Amino acid sequence: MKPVQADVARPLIDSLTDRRWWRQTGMWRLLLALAIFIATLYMSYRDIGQANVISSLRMGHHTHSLIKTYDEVDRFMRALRQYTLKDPIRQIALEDIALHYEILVSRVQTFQEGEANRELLELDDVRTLVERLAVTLESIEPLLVELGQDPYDLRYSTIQSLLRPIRSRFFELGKQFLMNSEVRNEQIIRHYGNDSSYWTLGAPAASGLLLLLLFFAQLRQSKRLADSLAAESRKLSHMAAHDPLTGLPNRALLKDRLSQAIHHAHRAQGRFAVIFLDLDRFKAVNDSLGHGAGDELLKTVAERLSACVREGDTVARISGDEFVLLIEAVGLDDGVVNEVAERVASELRTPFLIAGQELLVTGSIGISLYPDNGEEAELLLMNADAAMYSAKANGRDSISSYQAQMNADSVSRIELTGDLHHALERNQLQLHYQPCVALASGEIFGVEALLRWQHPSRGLLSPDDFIPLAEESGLIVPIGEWVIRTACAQAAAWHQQGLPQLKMAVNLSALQLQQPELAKRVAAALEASGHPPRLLELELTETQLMRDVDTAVAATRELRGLGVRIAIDDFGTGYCSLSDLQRFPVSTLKLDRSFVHNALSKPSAAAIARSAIGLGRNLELEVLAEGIETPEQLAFLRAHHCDAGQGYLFSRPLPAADIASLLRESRAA
Ligand SMILES: Nc1nc2c(ncn2[C@@H]2O[C@H](COP(=O)(O)O[C@H]3[C@@H](O)[C@H](n4cnc5c(=O)[nH]c(N)nc54)O[C@@H]3COP(=O)(O)O)[C@@H](O)[C@H]2O)c(=O)[nH]1
Repeated sequence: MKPVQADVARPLIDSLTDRRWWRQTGMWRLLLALAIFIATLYMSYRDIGQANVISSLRMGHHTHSLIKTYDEVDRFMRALRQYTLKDPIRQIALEDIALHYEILVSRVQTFQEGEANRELLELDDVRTLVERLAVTLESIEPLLVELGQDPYDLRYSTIQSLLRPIRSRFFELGKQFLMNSEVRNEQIIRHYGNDSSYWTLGAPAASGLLLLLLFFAQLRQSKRLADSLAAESRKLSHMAAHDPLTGLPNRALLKDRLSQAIHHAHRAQGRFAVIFLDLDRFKAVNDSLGHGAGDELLKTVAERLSACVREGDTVARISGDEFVLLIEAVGLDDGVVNEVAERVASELRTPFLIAGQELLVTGSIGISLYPDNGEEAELLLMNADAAMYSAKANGRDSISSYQAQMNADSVSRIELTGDLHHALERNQLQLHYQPCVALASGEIFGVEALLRWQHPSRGLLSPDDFIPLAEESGLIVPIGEWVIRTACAQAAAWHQQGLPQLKMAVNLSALQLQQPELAKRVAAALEASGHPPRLLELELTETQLMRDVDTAVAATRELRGLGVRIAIDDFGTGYCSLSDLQRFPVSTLKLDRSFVHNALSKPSAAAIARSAIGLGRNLELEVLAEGIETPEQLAFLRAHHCDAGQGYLFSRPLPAADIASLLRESRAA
């Protein structure tokens, strides 16, 4: 199974590859500093290289000057020797000697005066030697004039002996310079580097330091970024796996936990339970009190459910008002599971205080068990859901454990919806009518039209079996129109049969109220039948009216404009406030049968019944009590001056022909 967090990594990876990351992390600064550092290193390297070249050039020049001078002296001495040779080919003239002498003298002068040798002449040895050469040359000039060709000429040997040590010394110094060039090089580099050393060494050092600082700053920033990314990732993982409203695990995480539970139970050959809870009539809370109150209720339910389970169990919210509890316990038996489910149901029954109002909330609960009712997460959830549906069908506020039959019920629901599409055209729908009685006189003054479906194979179906399917599929709109037309036509037909004109009450669904054509269709039904509008009453529950108050106000006013009456059905079970009530053009309040049923046993029900009757009187509305079954209930209602009533005590809903007989009988009596 794919871990829940897997999908969450995507945005994280995206954020890392995002170009904004590049800018945010400041990586560009670090790279810029690194580039500067490398550039300064390179420039320094080049600088030092140039210094080396220049120094070696200077060094070469100094060595060259000394060796060159040695060379000149040597050449002059060799010229002297050639002058004394007997061989006519190799012998040179005295003028040549003079020329060599001049060259040597000018060489010495250049040495002494030239800029290039200024540095060299600062050395004592060199300066002394050059001066000595200059003096020696001056002293030998007169000897050269009278120099004879005899190699044994005293002047000749004097000149040679004067120049020989000087020549040797020049050679030694030249050699010494050459040998010490490395040492000298460094001295010269140091000297040369004086003007550029700050740059040569300082620049790379400064940029290196900057690089180091930026590197540590970068480290800190990267750590901070990594921390915030990790926190963000944790937040995203949590969001992906939890319901934002209640903070409970969501469907994805529940499935993950279910898979783990299956794994553990399989290894340990254990059991666990899936408890599916759907709040009853949650939509009514949302529609009447608004989504804020609905959210508040869901959060409080989540808290109460979490308090019902032990640590290690899971409570998840998987959609709107649906919660799932995953109960894992060693040696889990049916008793323990039922105990938890009962605890959940009783927690819900404790009134909720939401938006300043006390709300009575119940839930329908379905249970499936591993491995008894499935060995896969999806199947266990599906079966717990089917069990929950069965609990709802049993009248809500109940608990059902999964039975194999329940899935067949779901299939049956789907088939029934398919059949409903053909019910109208195949004339399978019919209306039964329940008399409405004036409580003071006992007179039948009207009837309520109640839909029935004569199903070809399932027999006569009551509206509770198919109205929810008709509402879910939208078929309630054409079916509802058929009901209005048929009811009006029936009322007119009874009148034509000589029976008194009756008020005809017809139930409307919320979806019909949203149809812009509703008033037009009602007017057409009235016109076609000839039934007077003042004797047609359209019933809507508080919940239906509160679902979209503005639309409901506009629609009911339009209907009232036709002269039609509007009744609030199941009055007392919704959350319609007095101010809301006054916005609708209401004619009748139909007190819900639960208050009639409990009026004699529960003071609170009796109080609500009395208040509704009082409210109707004050607002000049008719109050009709539903579901009167006993003479005691009738006596209670009469005692409190309730206008009208309906119920099995007077008559069950009957086919049209039976109503005609009943009316005739009551007239005759
Ligand atoms: N949108 C439409 N809704 C319709 C239409 N026809 C009916 N309905 C709604 O279906 C619900 C169930 O109706 P039904 O099974 O016909 O039950 C009605 C009565 O049989 C029942 N009743 C009457 N007297 C008593 C009684 O003394 N005891 C008792 N336990 N039940 C009794 O009450 C139902 C009528 O209730 P109400 O409408 O609130 O007056 C029901 O909600 C219908 O509204 C339709 O055409 N369209």
